[in-house]
Amino acid sequence: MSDDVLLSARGIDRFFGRGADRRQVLFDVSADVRAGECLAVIGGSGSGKSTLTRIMLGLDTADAGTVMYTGGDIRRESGLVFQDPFASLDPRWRIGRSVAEPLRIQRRDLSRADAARMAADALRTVGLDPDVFMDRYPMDLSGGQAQRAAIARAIVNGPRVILADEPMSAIDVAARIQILDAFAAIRETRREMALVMVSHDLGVVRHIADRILVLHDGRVEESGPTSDALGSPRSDYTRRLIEAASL
Ligand SMILES: Nc1ncnc2c1ncn2[C@@H]1O[C@H](COP(=O)(O)OP(=O)(O)OP(=O)(O)O)[C@@H](O)[C@H]1O
Repeated sequence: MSDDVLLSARGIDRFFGRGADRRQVLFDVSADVRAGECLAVIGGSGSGKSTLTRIMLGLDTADAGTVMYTGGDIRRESGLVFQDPFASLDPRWRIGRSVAEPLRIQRRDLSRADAARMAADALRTVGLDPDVFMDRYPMDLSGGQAQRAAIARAIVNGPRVILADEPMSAIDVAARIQILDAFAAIRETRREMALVMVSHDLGVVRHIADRILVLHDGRVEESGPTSDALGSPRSDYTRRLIEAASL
């Protein structure tokens, strides 16, 4: 692996189902994630984006190929952000407790006050005033605020990589800019942290990603710097995705 590569997948195959239903969903897929960069994984529905990124983050296993990570246990050193923010926030808990929860589990050395301070810092980073939001319940938050709280929870422990799987698709359009701003602020304050983002939204991808991996029916169709992949795509499939996005 080259020096700054944090996470590297090589030759990944993945099958689902058994017997006659057995189906291959990833075919010899390779991808690198470097420290501090945002890699966007794009492609049509069912192209294998979630499966690939879950395998890369140690949440699923490949049937062939290897994933190399330069740190320790990636599951302890990564944060996850999903489409539905309310799924990562316990409705019975105040936001401060949900955001601090990963610390309670993984950093037992921390005092309650230190954990609360770190949760407040994480909320501030994503643009939520801790004095206002720490004591609220998820039901008292808008979708955009809840997603930012979920992002705060994902970064509270200082992960080396974050996986955000369609983090904006359940958020109304007006609030999406706040999510983008939150990711931009995180990248500004935590420069070594890598972000892997699965997205349908090429506008978002153009804005945030340094590099792009295009999947089509489980195969890598194109990969490279965002400006190249979206500016002068090599593959017809990528060109069609871009055309469809600009309709
Ligand atoms: N646990 C599973 N069991 C069986 N099939 C699965 C499973 N998970 C995913 N698949 C199948 O694998 C293929 C790839 O799914 P995946 O969720 O990775 O695609 P995706 O590109 O993220 O799609 P979308 O954009 O719709 O979320 C799909 O055909 C899906 O139905």
